[in-house]
Amino acid sequence: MTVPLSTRGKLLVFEGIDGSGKSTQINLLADYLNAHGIRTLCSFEPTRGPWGMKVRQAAAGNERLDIEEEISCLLQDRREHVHNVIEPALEQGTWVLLDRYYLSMMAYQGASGCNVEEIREMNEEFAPVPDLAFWLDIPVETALLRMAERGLARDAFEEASFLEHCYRIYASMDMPWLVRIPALGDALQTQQQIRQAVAEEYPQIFSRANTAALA
Ligand SMILES: Nc1ncnc2c1ncn2[C@@H]1O[C@H](COP(=O)(O)OP(=O)(O)OP(=O)(O)O)[C@@H](O)[C@H]1O
Ligand SMILES: Cc1cn([C@H]2C[C@H](O)[C@@H](COP(=O)(O)O)O2)c(=O)[nH]c1=O
Repeated sequence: MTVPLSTRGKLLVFEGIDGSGKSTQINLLADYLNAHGIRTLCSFEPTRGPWGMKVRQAAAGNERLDIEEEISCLLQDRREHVHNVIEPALEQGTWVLLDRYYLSMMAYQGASGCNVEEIREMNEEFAPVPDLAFWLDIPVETALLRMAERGLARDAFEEASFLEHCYRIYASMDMPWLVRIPALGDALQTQQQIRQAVAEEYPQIFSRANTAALA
């Protein structure tokens, strides 16, 4: 059943290098949307399904899959994620908030030698284009510090020169639905910028009156 676009949910995507604050910001925005009566579903990629775990486990062992297999697994993971999770939620009017999506593939597999535009085209053949995407922009050295403070071991994707290349690819992306969010400030300052971008995109939902009532 096709749902009239007016009741379809929105797809909001959080992107950036490891340690940029995506998980933190998704949870803060989900709270804000829920407070405005919007049903949300938070998810992430690679998922913890078989294809996503194959990529994650290789990276965790500091031995990434070879690039062809990595791409194949990531695409299959995303196809299943879109079909089983993302599209059904959007059709029910739920807003889907993603911690990574195909812009990560453009950045990370692009930094691994693949053609960035070809990666975008491959994904947009089956994956819905985001309604809004936020690039959390922080320098690699800050990201590495935050990851160190988090106390987790770094995986094969989290090497400084590789992340610098990923950063440059993110910085080169130019889509009308992609918003650069300077994310060096504290978490709430970053979240304010994100909430402002959402309110500007959907003024009918986040009018000043509605939001004031929540202050
Ligand atoms: N604005 C901020 N200022 C300082 N530290 C932050 C900020 N946002 C998040 N952090 C901290 O930085 C670390 C990484 O945050 P988070 O897990 O949200 O990033 P991420 O982009 O999801 O990381 P990854 O991609 O590696 O999963 C966490 O320890 C978190 O508490
Ligand atoms: C979706 C996606 C992710 N990656 C990489 C980027 C990250 O280093 C890891 C996921 O780690 P996280 O801490 O859970 O964010 O996977 C990728 O290379 N390609 C992709 O499409």
